[in-house]
Amino acid sequence: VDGENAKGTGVGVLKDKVDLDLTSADGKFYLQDNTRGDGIFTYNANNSEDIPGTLWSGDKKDFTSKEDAAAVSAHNFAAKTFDYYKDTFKRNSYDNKGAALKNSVHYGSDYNNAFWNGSQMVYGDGDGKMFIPLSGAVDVVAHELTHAVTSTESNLTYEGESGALNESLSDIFGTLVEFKTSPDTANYEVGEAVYTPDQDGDALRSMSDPAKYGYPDDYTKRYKGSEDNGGVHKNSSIINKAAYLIAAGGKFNDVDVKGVGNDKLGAIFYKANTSYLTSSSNFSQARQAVVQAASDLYGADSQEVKTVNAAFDAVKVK
Ligand SMILES: O=C(O)[C@H](CCc1ccccc1)CC1(C(=O)N[C@@H](Cc2c[nH]c3ccccc23)C(=O)O)CCCC1
Ligand SMILES: [Zn+2]
Repeated sequence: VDGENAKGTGVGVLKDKVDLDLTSADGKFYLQDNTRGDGIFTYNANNSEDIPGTLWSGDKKDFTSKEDAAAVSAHNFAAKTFDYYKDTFKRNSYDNKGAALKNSVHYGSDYNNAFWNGSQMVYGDGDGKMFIPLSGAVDVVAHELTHAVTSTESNLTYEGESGALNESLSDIFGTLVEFKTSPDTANYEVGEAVYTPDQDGDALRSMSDPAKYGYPDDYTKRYKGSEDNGGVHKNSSIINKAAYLIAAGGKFNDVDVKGVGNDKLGAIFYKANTSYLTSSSNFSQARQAVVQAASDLYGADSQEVKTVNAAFDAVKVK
């Protein structure tokens, strides 16, 4: 809408109190943030599958109802993810040209998932058992937006090993945005904040210990079937484990890895995604891309390069 920038507040899915950048027009307030790139727009899909839906509006600058929560979280975490990429890599939105970000919430009925559809982010409400509204987790929102970043960079094909790399990049940056945004509660699990509200301590995936949820944690255990586009959400865990070891360090499969921290993990994988990975990269080519990125950033004989090689050795990717 055409209006004035305004500041408001909201209550998110996890009852978190957040500030919101809004637009005021014709006496109403819209979830339209004009302060970031070409804008962040949050829509209501009204529990239909017609997206984007209607731009979210209210008659006050505070969005505090239960119905508002999913929209508040989507709007807030999209802004946080925008800020992460801008502040960390000087990247202006997912295309680095300020592309507008669009979120639709209340998609479908009891919809237990979320996705990037090539043009926008879409969030289900969950059925209240498997999920609560998925925009409530910053790692999920940043996961979806990272698919958009990847599509304008390496554009890794979403199947087989390239698809698993695509997935892993989204889990890695979803987790890194979580560490930046909520450092006190951040972890290397994926989707934990919105997954199974009746069970504590579980998640969709674990980067630190993929086997905790039955996912492969080294290349000899990779899934070779055809489900899930050839296991893109399963085999991503092999690269996730390597990424975890690069950041946090550890001994795995008798290999000692010296951690170099989250910021260097992000710098290395961002450079790999923007400079070396291509749409058809497989795991072995990803190792070369990540080693090259670390070498460019820190030197061929650096600890970072040693750490990357050790991490890929540990997960048995040559
Ligand atoms: O972005 C993605 O990779 C996932 C997109 C899945 C999707 C793809 C195409 C059309 C519709 C949905 C969504 C997420 C995901 O990892 N989904 C997994 C796990 C999952 C979520 N809900 C499920 C329901 C049933 C089975 C598996 C799932 C999947 O779809 O496999 C990412 C973070 C959290 C949700
Ligand atoms: Zn994904």
